[in-house]
Amino acid sequence: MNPFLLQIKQNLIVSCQALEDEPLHGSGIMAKMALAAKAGGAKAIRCNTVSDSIAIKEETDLPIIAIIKQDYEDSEIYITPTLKEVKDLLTAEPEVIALDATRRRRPHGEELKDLVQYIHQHSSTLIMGDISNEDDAAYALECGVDILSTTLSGYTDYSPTLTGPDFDLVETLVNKYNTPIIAEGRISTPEMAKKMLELGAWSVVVGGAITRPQQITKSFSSALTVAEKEEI
Ligand SMILES: CC(=O)N[C@H](C=O)[C@@H](O)[C@H](O)[C@H](O)COP(=O)(O)O
Repeated sequence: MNPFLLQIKQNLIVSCQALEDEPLHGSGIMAKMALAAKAGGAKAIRCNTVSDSIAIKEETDLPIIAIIKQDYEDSEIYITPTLKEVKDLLTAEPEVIALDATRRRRPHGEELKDLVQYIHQHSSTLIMGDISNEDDAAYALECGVDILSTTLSGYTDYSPTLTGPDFDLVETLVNKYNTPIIAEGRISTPEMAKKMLELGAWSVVVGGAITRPQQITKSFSSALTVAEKEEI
């Protein structure tokens, strides 16, 4: 079996991302965040940008799933949208590149299958297709991705809006395909992560619930505000 897939099997992947408008933005900070995740038992790190990828690899020696979030005017797709981001990411030699694998139109009319082909021809990097529903998954596999992740469930206008993770999608995909299915998106408790593995997920990606302190703080402050209002 591929060594990366073996390493993450039934284990935790932590997403360490802080965009420019987030308080913890910066490759040095993300590298330390990833080191903390490693100390806590993470077996791989999902990260954004070439500089964060390089810093995290150096600091942790963990395998990485790299993306570049980039907006384009002519497309809704922002996770590794075009060949430009793919080529940039390959310079960091990530174990995996994740990209939006929905059927939506890519910038400049680029095609998912061409990006997949380019990565497979030029590297041994695996490809994680970020999908939002069952139909996206079928398309991503047709285009040749190696791994599926439920990253985009709730973030396309045709997938369900849920407050928690999309357990149903993980269960459906696990029962339908032999491809490793990664559970990702709004997994905010250890119990939810464990349930994903019980449903057959290959591994679980947790992001904000571990690495976005502003999001964690808000869950506490909101709970206190509600309690205060109930008392008055
Ligand atoms: C939808 C989207 O853009 N997701 C991004 C994908 O890389 C990240 O912002 C998420 O943090 C990551 O998917 C993990 O999810 P959560 O932070 O909910 O555990």
